[in-house]
Amino acid sequence: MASSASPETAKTKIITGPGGYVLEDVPHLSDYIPDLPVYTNPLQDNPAYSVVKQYFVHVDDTVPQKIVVHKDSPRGVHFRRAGPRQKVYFHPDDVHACIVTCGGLCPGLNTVIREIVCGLYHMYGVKKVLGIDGGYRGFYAKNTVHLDPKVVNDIHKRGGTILGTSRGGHDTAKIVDSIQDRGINQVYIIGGDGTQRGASAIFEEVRKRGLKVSVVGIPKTIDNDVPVIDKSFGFDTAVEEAQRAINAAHVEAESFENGIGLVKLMGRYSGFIAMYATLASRDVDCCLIPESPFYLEGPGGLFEYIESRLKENGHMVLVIAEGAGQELLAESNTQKDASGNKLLQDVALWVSQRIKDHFSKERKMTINLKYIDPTYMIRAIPSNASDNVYCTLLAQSAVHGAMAGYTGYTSGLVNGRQTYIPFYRITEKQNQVVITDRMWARLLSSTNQPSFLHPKDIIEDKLDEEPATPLLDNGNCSPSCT
Ligand SMILES: Nc1ncnc2c1ncn2[C@@H]1O[C@H](COP(=O)(O)OP(=O)(O)O)[C@@H](O)[C@H]1O
Ligand SMILES: O=P(O)(O)OC[C@H]1O[C@](O)(COP(=O)(O)O)[C@@H](O)[C@@H]1O
Ligand SMILES: [Mg+2]
Repeated sequence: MASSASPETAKTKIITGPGGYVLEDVPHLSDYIPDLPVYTNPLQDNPAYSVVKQYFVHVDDTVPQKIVVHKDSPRGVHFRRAGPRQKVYFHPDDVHACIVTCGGLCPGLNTVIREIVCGLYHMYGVKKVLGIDGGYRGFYAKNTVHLDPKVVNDIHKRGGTILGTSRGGHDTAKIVDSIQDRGINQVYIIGGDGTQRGASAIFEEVRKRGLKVSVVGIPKTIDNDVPVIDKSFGFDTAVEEAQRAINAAHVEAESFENGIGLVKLMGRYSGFIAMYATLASRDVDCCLIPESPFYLEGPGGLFEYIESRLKENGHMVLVIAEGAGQELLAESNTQKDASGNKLLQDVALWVSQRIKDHFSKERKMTINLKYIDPTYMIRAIPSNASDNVYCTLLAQSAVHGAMAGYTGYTSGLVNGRQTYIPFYRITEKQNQVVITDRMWARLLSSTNQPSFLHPKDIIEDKLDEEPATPLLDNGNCSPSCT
């Protein structure tokens, strides 16, 4: 299995072409293992696929990262298009794959597991697939489970992950020892930014040891904070499920004098769920997210706005992403979870208390505030129909890439096309709502809430910073753009 290892770490693979074309390519097993045998893709003889004209992806197919361009714009960054290749670098009988899920839960995890297993089995005839129990530490501290299409047949109807998950426990050397000892040669790692960092470390170690092992990431984040990709699986499901909590908050608020319904939604550093749930609902009067600092008292503050809404409308609905306004809370919390993520304080509970105190003590007004926290209920449901299809495409793309010998990549949707993205692009930053983009402006105009910003701040922001996310205007819009 091992061959001579190249000493240096994997460098970025940049290929340039005319007109400012740049391909940020992904590593391939043949980059560091010479003379690998190549096989004909078994899909060629598969009755389901062989009728599809041009089923195989052309070796030169790439997908642009930026699709809004001007006449003279350079062609810009591209990613390798995902999909089946005519030639594969693994004989199906030799494949020993494993799947691991890490980090927090997200709707769709079981669908991704199911489709990796079924993709390997039905498309390539791969029979040996292991499930790693309980996240990264499962590689060296827990049991494994055998996976085949029968075992995973109806798991997509269940929330959570049948493999279990965990935070912390990433020990690169022990994980790669376990991969080597078990003779695993395809590793499918489903998880968020932390997980993809771990996957990148595993890939580097595998490469250093010269192992013929494809290391593949599938991005999972309910917060939609993984960059580059259009959106993450489970995000649509989460936004949809959040409507139920917002509806409940609205019903409660409407039914009482000066009723305030307050809903907390997930979003540690990125407020996408809160923003999209607000935009979808039309019942929300104010949405608070981590990217947009707010304040409670004085002109332009939250209390003033709440009072005006209650006077005007008799009730109001507030949505708060859990990472919003953390800087306002009295004791700063320095505690971290096992993965090193900052533990958050319950901002929604704190805001609820402050609202109650303000109106009863200072304004002598009777209000009826109902605080709803549906966060884990949202995260634990199975994925909806469109996320199920999305998970299937992601999983199949991951499988095709590994079979074709690619490694060190995350499978992801870019401008509506499945691509292979090098790990460093996924881990270098987090996707956040850009509050100077048009999507946030749409939200402000639909809720009519204060921006909590002075016009001076906004202008300076606009001059200083390019929007962190692309501005797409053609209906091909992602949750991260306007
Ligand atoms: N920088 C890192 N290097 C290696 N492993 C990491 C790193 N950050 C996180 N991990 C591992 O990835 C797994 C999941 O990370 P976590 O941050 O909890 O969730 P998520 O992947 O959803 O962001 C954990 O097992 C953690 O130990
Ligand atoms: O309570 P846990 O399991 O640590 O998870 C809670 C956190 O995980 C998150 O869902 C983020 O996880 P992902 O973006 O990786 O899915 C946060 O919104 C939330 O704070
Ligand atoms: Mg994370």
